[in-house]
Amino acid sequence: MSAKIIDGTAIAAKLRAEYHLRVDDLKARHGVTPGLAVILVGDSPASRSYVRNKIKACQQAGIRSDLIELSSQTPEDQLLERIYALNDDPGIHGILVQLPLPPHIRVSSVLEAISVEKDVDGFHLYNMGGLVTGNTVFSPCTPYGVQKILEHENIPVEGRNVVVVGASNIVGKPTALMLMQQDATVVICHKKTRDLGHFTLLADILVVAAGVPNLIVPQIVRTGAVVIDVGFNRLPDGRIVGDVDFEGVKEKASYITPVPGGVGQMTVTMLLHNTILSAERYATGTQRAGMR
Ligand SMILES: Nc1nc(=O)c2c([nH]1)NC[C@@H]1CN(c3ccc(C(=O)N[C@@H](CCC(=O)O)C(=O)O)cc3)C=[N+]21
Ligand SMILES: [Mg+2]
Repeated sequence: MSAKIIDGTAIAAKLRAEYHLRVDDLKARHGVTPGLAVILVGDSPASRSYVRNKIKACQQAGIRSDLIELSSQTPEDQLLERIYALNDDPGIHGILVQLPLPPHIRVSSVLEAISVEKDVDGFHLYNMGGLVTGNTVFSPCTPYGVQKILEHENIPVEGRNVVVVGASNIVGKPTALMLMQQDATVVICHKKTRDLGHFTLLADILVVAAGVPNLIVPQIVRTGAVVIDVGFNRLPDGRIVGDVDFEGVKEKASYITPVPGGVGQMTVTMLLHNTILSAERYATGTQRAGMR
């Protein structure tokens, strides 16, 4: 059997065309242009490249984007002041602080400073907590993108075995919670999991976000499984690969996402979605008042 290779770029393009129409509609009916502020602290080449992708995607969708570049020495309180100013800026509907941050800045104080109404990354504690009960203000972009891929391919989730490999706050844990909310049976594996294959072989849907190239080999994938590769690793030769042995696993899976061209494209697309949704709430006065 050879898997269907899921074209994340094509799914993203289809969604982005829909989102562009929503932007045009907002402009025409409410005179509101969605605005995203992206804060980049320091100048790591990887972060710079991700941020460039996001800003380019905004431009293509008709979304205003402001890039705020701060030195890696910026004190935490100065970063917080910038966030408070953006919280109060009516032209900005989404605020994203690119991670990772320099070690002297506490990630938790930064993420919690962002107004929940503008937390388009979905990383604020309120939104993280909302995942537990299924009522976020914004869903985190990568897990949301995984959900959209499954939806687009008509892959059912209810009652199926989902194994998530990787327990990060930004991918593994939220993905597990979102799919559990849809009545999947969910297992989360991580660095300390003994005998990974024991669990992954149970998976109808295997979501991998561990950051380890070739972690998932065909021997530990169930025949016919759906394999979603969230890994994004740059090899010494510059090539970008996921966490899955793509060539091997595609002969055993029923569906597989490539890297690049899979989940990464959807991450950016869901960021556009959340920013537009925020602007729509602003334009129609349906934000949740007084939350921070
Ligand atoms: N606050 C915050 N929010 C994030 O969402 C966030 C972050 N920090 N820090 C870093 C990670 C990584 N990330 C990616 C975004 C786009 C691609 C992407 O566009 N990938 C494309 C293109 C890859 C390429 O450049 O060739 C693809 O996979 O096809 C990948 C990874 C968002 N992140
Ligand atoms: Mg346009």
